[in-house]
Amino acid sequence: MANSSTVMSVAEEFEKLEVEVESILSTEPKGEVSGIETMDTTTSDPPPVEPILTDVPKVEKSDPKKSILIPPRKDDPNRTFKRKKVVINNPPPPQPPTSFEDRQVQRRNTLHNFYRRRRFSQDLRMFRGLGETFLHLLEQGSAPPPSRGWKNRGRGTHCKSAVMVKQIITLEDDNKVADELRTQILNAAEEAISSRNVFKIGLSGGSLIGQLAKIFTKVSADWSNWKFFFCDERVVPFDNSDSTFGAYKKAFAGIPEITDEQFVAINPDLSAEQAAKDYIKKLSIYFPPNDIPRFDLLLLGMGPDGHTCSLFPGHPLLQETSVWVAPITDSPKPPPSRITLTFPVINNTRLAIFVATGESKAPMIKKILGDDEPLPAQLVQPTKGDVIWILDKAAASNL
Ligand SMILES: O=C(O)[C@H](O)[C@@H](O)[C@H](O)[C@H](O)COP(=O)(O)O
Repeated sequence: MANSSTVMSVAEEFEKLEVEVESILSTEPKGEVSGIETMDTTTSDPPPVEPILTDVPKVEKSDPKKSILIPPRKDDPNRTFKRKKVVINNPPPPQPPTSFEDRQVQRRNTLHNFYRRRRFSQDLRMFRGLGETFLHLLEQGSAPPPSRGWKNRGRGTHCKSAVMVKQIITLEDDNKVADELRTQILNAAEEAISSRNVFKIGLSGGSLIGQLAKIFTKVSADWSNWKFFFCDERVVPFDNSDSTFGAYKKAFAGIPEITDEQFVAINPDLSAEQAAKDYIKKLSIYFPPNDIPRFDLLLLGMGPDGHTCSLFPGHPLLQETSVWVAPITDSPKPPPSRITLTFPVINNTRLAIFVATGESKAPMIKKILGDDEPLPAQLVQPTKGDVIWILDKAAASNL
């Protein structure tokens, strides 16, 4: 363990080093040495040592007195110093970059230098902190309370950035959309199962059902850790063609490993109000009841009017925040009686993926992704998660 005088000298060293670096960083050499004319001025007695080259202050061309001392060469019998006149031709002021590429290069260099300097001075501060800590350890026998800097260096809890990432992926056709959707789903599943042993995924109805059937029948996965919920559901019997669960049961018939028990379905014999309350109870089995359910993935569709789940433009349900699941009995999209997740739950998901394909979606995609119109699908902005839009070229044609 170093003694206090050594550590003191270390801290002083850091002080000096930091001052020096700051001075260098703040005074970039104005001119660049662009031409050295040498003149042999051999003298016997060594003249006062001049500053080294990079410190040479700006010298006007007409002032030949300024020069630098060149130490004697080893093979020089007289071992004499030579003096070199250094002419700094101040380069012409840099011309503003003309082309876009030049501007880009200049911007990149400026940024590079900025970060290089900042990183260097940050590291210096950190080393200085180390010196002070050693001092503290020696004098007090204990480390100083963690300063803000220390805390930010990994001692504190690094919360994930609260900034939602929105990604728009446009693909050639339905097959490419299916490939991308499969990749995204399997990535989310792998992360969820490896971290939490279960993958909680919310399903929507509509064209998504056929897309998932196409994907899942070609995927070999350990489905036992997958739990399927519904982002919304029609309150009709499961054998009714409008039932989303009924449609998934048919679509997944070819995947025997996916069993009915893996689905958390509604009770279709209840009214919409009762079915919504009942679904909340069912969610409480899989999510802690005192917190908003946090899905690993919500697979969402977008209707031609910009609705998603069973949340329709201008409907009071858009403002519903007191329940996880709400009933709707006047759905503009038939059938009228449904239940739906509400925005507090939707926007608490780790990841939301929209799949929108076909020309009919293009005008609405433009409004939502191009113009940010506050339509239901645009309001899906996970507070601690991301949203990905997977589109085919037709749906993205107005962007
Ligand atoms: O009706 C449902 O059950 C939905 O969940 C609904 O929100 C659907 O996802 C959109 O209407 C898009 O449906 P399409 O993809 O079929 O256009």
